This record gives sequence, structure tokens and C-alpha cells, in this order.
Amino acid sequence: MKIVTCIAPVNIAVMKYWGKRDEDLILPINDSLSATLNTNFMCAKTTILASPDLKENKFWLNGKEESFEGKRLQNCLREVQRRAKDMNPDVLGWKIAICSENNFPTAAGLASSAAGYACLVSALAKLYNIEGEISDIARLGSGSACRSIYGGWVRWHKGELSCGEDSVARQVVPSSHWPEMRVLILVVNDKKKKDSSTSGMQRSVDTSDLLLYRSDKIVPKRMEEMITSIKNKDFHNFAKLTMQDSNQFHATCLDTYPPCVYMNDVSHSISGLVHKYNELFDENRVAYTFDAGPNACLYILEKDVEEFLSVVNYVFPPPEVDQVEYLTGMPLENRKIKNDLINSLNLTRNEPGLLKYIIHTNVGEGPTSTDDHLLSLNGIPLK
Ligand SMILES: Nc1ncnc2c1ncn2[C@@H]1O[C@H](COP(=O)(O)OP(=O)(O)OP(=O)(O)O)[C@@H](O)[C@H]1O
Ligand SMILES: C[C@@](O)(CCOP(=O)(O)OP(=O)(O)O)CC(=O)O
Repeated sequence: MKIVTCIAPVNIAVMKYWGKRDEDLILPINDSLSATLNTNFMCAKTTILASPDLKENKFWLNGKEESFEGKRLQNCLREVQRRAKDMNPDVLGWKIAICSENNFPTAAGLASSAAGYACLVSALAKLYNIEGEISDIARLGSGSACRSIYGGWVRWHKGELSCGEDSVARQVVPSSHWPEMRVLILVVNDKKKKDSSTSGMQRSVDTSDLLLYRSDKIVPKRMEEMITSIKNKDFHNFAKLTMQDSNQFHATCLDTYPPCVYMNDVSHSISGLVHKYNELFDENRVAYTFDAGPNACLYILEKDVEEFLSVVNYVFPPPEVDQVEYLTGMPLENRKIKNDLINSLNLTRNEPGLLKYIIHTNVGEGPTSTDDHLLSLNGIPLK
């Protein structure tokens, strides 16, 4: 019997992946770049037990039994087992039980698939003792998952080969390079979204001319500028490029036919607020980026968090119930409202509760392992 458990992070792209050139191997049409987030507040946790006593393979996700036959799970499992074939032949012959949970909403545009598959593949690699590159295996689960295999700032190189061997993630700089960077996630809606990233991007590839223009003409140059701004810790330019890239990604979503509409009125009002705030200081102090959902992910330096949060709390008063849980990862004192700033920004207050909650986190490390398992040694979920 062998049991392993891993924890893996979410990542939020500042240069978006959108569109595949190969659906099965999950090969993208452009490079992308993200920051890996600290696992303190958002992570996937996966336990895998392999045992000669198990009668069948099993998979539980967030407390519910799911099919073990899903194509993406099978592709990841097959590839890890293929690379492990000369090692521990006993373990390879045993059935496995997989139990995974996310400590944040699944399939709500908060990159659950990225953390989930990075975690699955890290745990499988540990179970079967495979060493070396695994970001290309995580990619088979979900494209963005390959970036969660590394900590810090990570680039997914699209690669040129049709076999996908060179479509891998690489760390650009570690998290320690820019320790002042913070991330605020403004959760607008944590319900399951209707157009998955997978189907949305496929429709964009089929119908959007803007998508091709973006991948050919925009991304290569913008990627170099983005990396330079991160290496130089040039927040103003970093923020500009991040916001431009998010806007262009959503423009390609709207250029898709029928369109993929991910941002809603609250999302647009957050982006408007960020621009107003940045204009007041005549420099970018906050950057927004939106994935395939309405939630805003804001990059901001530590020195500006308290002040900007006071503005957010004024414009979007917290829900009247559940106050204690509203702000995760930051002391409550920081929710004070700063009147001078509010007056200079000439802001309008919304009704309470448009934001469900806010997560405050930073850039963190890649997957880790732990002995705190989710399965009993008989292969039954512990809760
Ligand atoms: N911990 C996990 N282990 C294995 N698979 C997972 C895990 N978490 C999520 N998934 C898979 O990912 C799917 C959700 O992916 P989807 O891309 O729709 O949403 P998302 O990742 O939350 O959003 P986005 O990628 O657009 O930010 C789930 O239905 C499940 O199949
Ligand atoms: C908008 C994005 O978050 C899209 C993520 O798409 P997925 O990685 O979830 O898609 P699949 O490869 O089909 O699983 C942008 C990004 O993370 O780069």
C-alpha cells in the first residue's frame, strides 16, 4: 500500500492563454504568463492511495464521487504511468483511490482546474516516483494547470512540436523577486459559470479573427515587455500590460460568435474604479485582470492595499450578513473608510453585497506534499 498527498496553488494569468491548436494534447496558440498564488487561502489538496486490496479505481472531488473515466484524468494518469513503467512495477499494477478538494469555489472562473490538475499530477508523480518535467503532464489535465507546477512568475511556452513535448511551463522569476506584490480577489459571483473556458476558447478559435491577430501580432511583443517590467519591478508598466491583456482577451470573447460574455456590470464597475484610482495618482497603483468569469483579480503593491481596500469597501459595501468571513487574509482594521480619498475620487456607493467576499493573498510557491491525508488506508474519504 502507498499513500501520498499534495497541495497545489492556483495561478492567475497576466498574459492570457485562450485558444488551442490541438484539443487533445492541449497545445495553446500563444504563450501565457501568470503568478502562482500562495496556497494559504486558495489551493487544491489531493490524496492518492494505491493498494493491492482496492477492487476498483475511485475518484472523489469536493466530497462527491465522480467518474474515474474522465478523458483528462485518464490522459494524465496514462502519461505518468508510461513514464514510471520501469519503476516500482508492484505499485503500477494496483488500483488507486483519488480524493481531492478545493478550499475555494470550483468551476467559477477562479482557476480550480489549474490547481486541481497540478495537484493531481504532482501527487501521481510522487506516487509513482517519477522525476523531472511534469508541467507537460499537468497541461494534459487543463492548459493553465502547467503553470501551477512552479512558484513565482511562470511562463507557459506554447512550443512548436506537434507532440507537445516543448509546450511546458518555466519559472521566470521566483516569488522572492517581487515580495511586495499582493493579490486581491474580488469575488463577484461564486456560482458555476455557464460557458467553460474549454468550450469558450474552442468557439473563439473557430469564429474570432481577432484571436489570431492577438496571438500573431500582439502576444509575442507584449510578452517580452511584460517580462522586462516584472524583472525591473516596474509596477506602472506591469499594470498597464496586465489590464490591456485582460481587456483584449475579453474583446476576443466578445468577437466570438455567439459571444462568450464573462464580465458583468459589477466587473466593469471594478475596472472603472481601478482606472479612476490610478488617474488620481497619475500612475498605475492597481491592475485588474478577469478570467472566464466576473470575478476581479487585482495586482497591487503592499503599500497601497489598505488605502485601495478602503475605496473598494466604500463603493461596494460588504453584505449585511456574514461580515466576519467577508475579508479573508487580512485584519479587519484595514476595512476603515478613508474620507479624504473618497471625496477626491467623487465616488458613488452601491447597495451592499455586490461583492460576496474578498481574498487577500500574495505570490507563492509551487506544489508541496503533506502527511495530512484525505483518505483512510482503506481508501475511504475521511470526511
Ligand atoms: N481538485 C481538483 N481535482 C481534479 N479536478 C479538478 C479539481 N478542481 C477542479 N477540477 C476539474 O476542473 C473543472 C473546472 O474547470 P473550469 O475550467 O470549468 O473552471 P475553473 O478552473 O474554476 O475556471 P477557469 O479555468 O476558467 O479559471 C471541474 O469540473 C473538474 O473537472
Ligand atoms: C481565462 C484563462 O483562465 C483560461 C484558462 O483555461 P483552462 O486552462 O481552464 O482551459 P483548458 O485548457 O481547456 O482546461 C486564462 C489563463 O489562465 O491563461
